[in-house]
Amino acid sequence: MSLTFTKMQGLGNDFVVIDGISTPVHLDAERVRQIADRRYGVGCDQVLVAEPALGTTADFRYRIWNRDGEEVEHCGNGVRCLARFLIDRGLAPAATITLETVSGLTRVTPTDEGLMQVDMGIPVLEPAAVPFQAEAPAPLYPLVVEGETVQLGVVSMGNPHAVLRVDAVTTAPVSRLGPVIEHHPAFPNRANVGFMAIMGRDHIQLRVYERGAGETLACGTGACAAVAVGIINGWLEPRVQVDLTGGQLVVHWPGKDQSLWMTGPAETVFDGRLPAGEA
Ligand SMILES: N[C@H](CCC[C@H](N)C(=O)O)C(=O)O
Repeated sequence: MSLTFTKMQGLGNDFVVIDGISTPVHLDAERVRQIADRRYGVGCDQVLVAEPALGTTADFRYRIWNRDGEEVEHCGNGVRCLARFLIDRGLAPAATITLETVSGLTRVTPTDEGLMQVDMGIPVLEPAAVPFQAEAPAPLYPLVVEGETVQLGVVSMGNPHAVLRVDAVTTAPVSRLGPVIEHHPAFPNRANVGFMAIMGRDHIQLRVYERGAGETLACGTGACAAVAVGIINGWLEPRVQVDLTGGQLVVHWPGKDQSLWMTGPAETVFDGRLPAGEA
């Protein structure tokens, strides 16, 4: 049976979104790679599937696969797009939507400005929970990478993130250090790698080399992770404008034991159909 999908993007981080509620969808790693391929498929950074909730507190289940075919725990730009998808298809009212992922619950609320505000939960700083190999939590961790020692902030937003502070994102060693840190043995499940320049106590610029996708134009969980690291290190105030290559997010973390909030856009690009027997 052919499979309909919606192509969406959040600040240029792009997705193939599939309704697995009306009709069950079964994707394997190879099929995800085919869909995500920018020459032989639709092309995207991640594939997102909405499914009926497994638990009783969520409205829907939200599954995410990176373009390399691996299923992962969370996607910040993706959750905004999935909420937009559910509302536009009449599967959810234009109000707060609770989504369950393998990493927990996420709540998305449309704003009056046409954006999506997301309760991203409490950033996890315990290294073992990221997971990251370290004795105890620290604001920064030294890590030897290609013979040099870099200072990393490490945090989980449900998915693992390493954050490096750089002087300027334009000259950050994204393509050189991104893949090396992504695959570093200290990160048993690999990691997303953010390169953050502090422009002011309420303003950063950020580039992210994503686990399983490479550098993307924007990374929502990466923006949240970078702000969390900046606040923990005393570099940032609780509310921060995050400038990514693809555009801006606003991230607000009012206190260490409170949820971190992210607000940004979610856009539909086109609807499409995959030929029968291909998903
Ligand atoms: N590459 C991420 C998943 C997508 C996250 C990103 N697209 C976002 O907006 O948060 C990971 O492997 O954890």
